[in-house]
Amino acid sequence: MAKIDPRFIRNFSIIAHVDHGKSTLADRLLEATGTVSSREMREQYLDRMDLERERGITIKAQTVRLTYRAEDGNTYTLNLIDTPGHVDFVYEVSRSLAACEGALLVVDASQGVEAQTLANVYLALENDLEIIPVLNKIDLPQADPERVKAEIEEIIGLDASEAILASAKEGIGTKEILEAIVKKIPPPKGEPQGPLRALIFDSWFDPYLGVVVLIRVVDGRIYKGQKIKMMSTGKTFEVTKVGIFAPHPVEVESLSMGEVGFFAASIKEVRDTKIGDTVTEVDQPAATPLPGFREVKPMVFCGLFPVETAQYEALREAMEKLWLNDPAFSYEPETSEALGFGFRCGFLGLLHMEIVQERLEREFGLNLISTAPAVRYRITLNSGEEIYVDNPAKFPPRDRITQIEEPYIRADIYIPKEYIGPVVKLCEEKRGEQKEMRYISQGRVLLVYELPFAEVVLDFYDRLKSVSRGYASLDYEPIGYRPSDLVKLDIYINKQPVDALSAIVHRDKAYYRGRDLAAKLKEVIPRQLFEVVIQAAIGSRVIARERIPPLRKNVTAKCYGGDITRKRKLLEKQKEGKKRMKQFGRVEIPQEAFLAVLKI
Ligand SMILES: Nc1nc2c(ncn2[C@@H]2O[C@H](COP(=O)(O)OP(=O)(O)OP(=O)(O)O)[C@@H](O)[C@H]2O)c(=O)[nH]1
Repeated sequence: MAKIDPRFIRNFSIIAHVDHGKSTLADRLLEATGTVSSREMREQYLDRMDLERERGITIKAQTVRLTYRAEDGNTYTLNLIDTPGHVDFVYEVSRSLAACEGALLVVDASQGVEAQTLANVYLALENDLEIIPVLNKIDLPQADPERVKAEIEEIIGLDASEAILASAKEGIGTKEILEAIVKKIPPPKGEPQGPLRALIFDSWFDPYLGVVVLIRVVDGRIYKGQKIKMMSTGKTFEVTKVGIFAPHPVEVESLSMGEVGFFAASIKEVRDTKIGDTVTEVDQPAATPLPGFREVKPMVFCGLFPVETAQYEALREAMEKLWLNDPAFSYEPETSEALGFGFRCGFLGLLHMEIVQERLEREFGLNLISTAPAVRYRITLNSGEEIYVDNPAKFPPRDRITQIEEPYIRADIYIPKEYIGPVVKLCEEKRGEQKEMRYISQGRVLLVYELPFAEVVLDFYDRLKSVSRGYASLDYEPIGYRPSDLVKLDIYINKQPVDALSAIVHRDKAYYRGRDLAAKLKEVIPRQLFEVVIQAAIGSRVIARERIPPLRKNVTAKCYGGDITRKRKLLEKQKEGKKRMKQFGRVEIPQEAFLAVLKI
């Protein structure tokens, strides 16, 4: 393949809120440039994983090379770099954008600018990208391009007078978009002769190639046989394959300054290819890495336990496999008196947590219980030592603690103005502090809150959606630690602490939460032959108490006669249930009880 003149390369991505039409537009661009024929066109080519397809969201970035003959007579190489579409993956998005010179900002002309759009636009602006506004879905009768243009100018401060009117569904505006990419987005700049510097913006495991790494070559050249080094770890590898996606993988001789593509280098673990890291050459290493690299750290934690103890080993193996291939995921063994042997796991956010759990259950056939999601607290001990604790069961005793701090986030919330009341109330309930309330065109409002992340992790998003009838959009970013009046809430059943139910809560909420937990437990624990006392306590102070009176009668004695198969079925069901009972002290707590309680 002939070497590509960087003047004719354009690297871009598409920024859009969920459902505004990113995938559909990408499909049109692929079609219009003949990258895939209409027949070959799988709907929404870019979403790779099954999970993504099912949930209709993009998790992993994907990239594809398009070849476009422009009106100026030149043939351009356009690299479309897809970005993940969820707030859990902000860092991944920022690195994908760092690989581009421009972005299409796709806004649904019948909806308007949403929180997620805005967050990604800011990331793009931070990366100095040229932004081309595209108003999509103009085929819809309720499309209002003038209002949305005004919104883009007002909220984002971007000139939208030349915004392209498009319908990805009907293929309107596709040509204009391709021309704008060529004319407005600058070609890549870099040192073609310099030592190799390539930015890693995604990687995944391929059973044939080992780890496949997506890169943007910033300086120099990468080729087969070259010895390369990861600048963050110093690990070295030999490149075995270099290629591009068009959209199927095609091997090329090398990738030069400005190009986007992939390489493989017999790398066994995705962990060795950190997103945002710089790849350089062993023989002629670059002096400094590319800016912006950061180690991804888990933000949300929970315990994962096998429902059947026999599955512990299988779970351990599954975790190990996932860990190798998901650098953002962390795990360590944990023993709970209530739930037995399991793992304390860390995730980027709630969606990431759900995805990992789903994969463990689906791909590895495991049946799991998870404890309530929690955040990582910073604790200053009396000795002056600072420790981080993400497991309530591991909290040091109160009298050893000088200060507890919890992570905070800044949340941007977009809502139609009729929902201000309930949303403000929700934010206050969640200990939020209002920073800004701004009216935007057409009766929409931007609310900016600073909130404790622990509250957001619990059920904020679901509640926000429900109080706004699905109209709210949310985006957030971490803003560091702040001191809080937090206490550890313990649950005792017949004087035995139930570690899996311990929680760190704000003092003002401890009472309500303790009361709710105790009441819920009373509901779900079956009556026993003896009295069961449930207590919620802060330290040694009991703040809520419930009692389950003992059983007097043998209820099964009443069962006689009837169809034998039905009876057997019942017995089978009972056996199944028994197996899942967690013996606790002398009290049997069914698994369902844990699940029910963990849900509040
Ligand atoms: N009427 C109309 N519908 C469109 C248009 N473009 C996309 N859609 C529809 O809008 C929905 C969302 O489109 P997608 O392309 O999946 O949106 P997306 O932004 O990729 O969504 P995520 O992958 O979830 O981020 C689909 O049902 C599309 O068929 C358009 O121009 N007009």
